[in-house]
Amino acid sequence: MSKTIDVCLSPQLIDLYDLEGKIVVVVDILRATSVMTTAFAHGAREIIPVEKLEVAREYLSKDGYLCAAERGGEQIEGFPLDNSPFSYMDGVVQDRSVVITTTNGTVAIERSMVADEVLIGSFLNLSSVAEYIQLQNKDVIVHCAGWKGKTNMEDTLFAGALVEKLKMSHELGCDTPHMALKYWESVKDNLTETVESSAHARRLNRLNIKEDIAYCLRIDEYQVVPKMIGDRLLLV
Ligand SMILES: O=C(O)[C@H](CS(=O)(=O)O)OP(=O)(O)O
Repeated sequence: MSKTIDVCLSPQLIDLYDLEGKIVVVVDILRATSVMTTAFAHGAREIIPVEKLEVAREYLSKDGYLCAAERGGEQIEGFPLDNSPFSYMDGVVQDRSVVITTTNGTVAIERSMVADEVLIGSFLNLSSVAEYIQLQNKDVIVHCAGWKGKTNMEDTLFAGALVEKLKMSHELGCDTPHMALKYWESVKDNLTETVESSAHARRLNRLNIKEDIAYCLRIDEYQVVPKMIGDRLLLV
């Protein structure tokens, strides 16, 4: 077993990791990567994640793009889509090119781009991401989007869940995968209760989106693996 899995707990720490030649799995459970997984599962053709709001705004006047923008959990005026997974269902994104900018998730994606492969992970596609990784002969880094540079509970728990799935094929790189795994093992039977007490969930609850949180914690709802190809996410 010569492959490794490591966990970066925040985009502020990602420069400490050597991403070259590796697979980076970006995770932002609440809610960006859960939204992206959902959009693909509901027929989106491609997703263009952008870090800067001004860049996303440029797409508003271009033909053929459906644009989503969120800051601090709230939809930005002038953008047709918000950052709720329920907004990406019922044919809304079928065959569409979707442009997304969010507070944390799209920052983590942008900062992962020197990796060999950048995948989108969420509880909704946990096993599919693990199975895809098993087929590659590469080291893995889970890049937790956190919240405005700080570590968070739910992304760390996803990292632990992915480590659990890969621990027989990948050596644990340093202390963070061990910590994430132990944390996941200790609360996985009470995932919803645990994440509902998180700071991120409490912030989002003020926006009245309790259903979003429960939905984002469903495991293996979809069999999709979004991957960055150039400047956009496509399904592998
Ligand atoms: O909309 C979300 O779920 C969050 C909002 S925030 O983190 O509370 O500002 O953004 P995301 O980029 O999906 O973490």
